[in-house]
Amino acid sequence: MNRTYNSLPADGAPTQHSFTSFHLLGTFFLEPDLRRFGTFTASRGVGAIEVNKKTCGENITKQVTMLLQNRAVFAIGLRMGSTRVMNGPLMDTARPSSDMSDFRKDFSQATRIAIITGAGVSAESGVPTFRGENEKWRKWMSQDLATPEAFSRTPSRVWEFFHYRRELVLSKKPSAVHLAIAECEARLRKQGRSVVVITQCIDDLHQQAGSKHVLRIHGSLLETRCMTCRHVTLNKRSPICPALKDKGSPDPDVADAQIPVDKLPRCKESKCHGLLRPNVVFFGETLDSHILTKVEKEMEICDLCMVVGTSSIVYPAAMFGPRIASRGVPVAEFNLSSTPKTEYFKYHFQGPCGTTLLPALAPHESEINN
Ligand SMILES: NC(=O)c1ccc[n+]([C@@H]2O[C@H](COP(=O)([O-])OP(=O)(O)OC[C@H]3O[C@@H](n4cnc5c(N)ncnc54)[C@H](O)[C@@H]3O)[C@@H](O)[C@H]2O)c1
Ligand SMILES: [Zn+2]
Repeated sequence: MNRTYNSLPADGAPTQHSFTSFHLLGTFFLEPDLRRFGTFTASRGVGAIEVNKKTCGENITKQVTMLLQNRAVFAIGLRMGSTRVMNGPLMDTARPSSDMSDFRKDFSQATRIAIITGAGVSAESGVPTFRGENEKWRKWMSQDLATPEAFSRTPSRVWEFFHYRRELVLSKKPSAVHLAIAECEARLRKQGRSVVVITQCIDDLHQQAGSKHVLRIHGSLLETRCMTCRHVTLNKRSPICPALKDKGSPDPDVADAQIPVDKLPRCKESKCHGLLRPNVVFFGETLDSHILTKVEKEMEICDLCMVVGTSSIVYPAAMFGPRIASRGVPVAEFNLSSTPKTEYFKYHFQGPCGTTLLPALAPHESEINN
């Protein structure tokens, strides 16, 4: 089937792209006055439009990200003069079910379970998410701090922010949710079944809880990477360097510490002394391709997926659940609220995952005790 996608790329020159098959479950309507900038038709699969509210004068940069042919991520930048975009599914999708006994039937038959986790899981341990009242650190959004540009402009401020997050995480223990996921993996392994955790969390609470098969797609707060020699090291020191001691308060009235760059964390490899950065994927950076390849494989072979405590707005992780659902695999979302991806899923269990996930993962009556 041939589909056509018309777009106006960032440089303003109109282009047209044709694809032999086009996977898009939801579709998105641009306001009529914006239609000249982009239209697309859709059949099935998954897709998304994202509004990136980086204002430049009156204009807004819009990023349209779509998953084409169920594999390639295609992104273009559109410059528009309005912020108004309406979105909604073309297809009449049924509301996800919240019937736990139906979910438990799917659970009992699953042999390869993929659990996609986000900051909501660690919220159960007292680690704040990036939403609501924790949206800002001082006066900045995390999306403005955790970027390569911010780190090269103001490494001291970015290190203060990550130092604050590191200290927080170092003081926390795995929650009942982390423990239940790890217990489920160990239990099902004895039955010849598998559980993989694909996490956006950058703490190491899944590993601390005992999960063995964890794919950390956004890196780790407790690792550093040298900007010069690229060496990655596990580093749980508190504080990570003397100059950051007692720094990093999120209080908006606290001034930047403005630590000289040679007093920030430095590489200990012989003669290197390069500046260290947190070994996390900053906003705008691409994910580690080796890890993504493993994620791709897990997405292809799993026969049940659980999407737990993620706002499903950070890409490409936001598309993992919908992609799995597009193969007809049952996907269950566990979240305090619905998300932009809820409608793609078979199940949605609303509430703290400390309450909803434990009965979902508990031993099923059909499991053979051994
Ligand atoms: N602990 C961490 O490592 C940590 C913490 C904050 C943010 N981050 C990073 O921020 C980015 C944000 O993505 P994200 O989707 O993971 O987090 P997010 O902050 O965008 O969203 C958290 C989601 O969890 C839900 N939630 C909160 N408490 C919950 C609970 N008790 N039970 C169930 N759901 C709950 C919220 O409704 C929200 O949808 C990621 O890149 C991630 O790496 C990591
Ligand atoms: Zn180095």
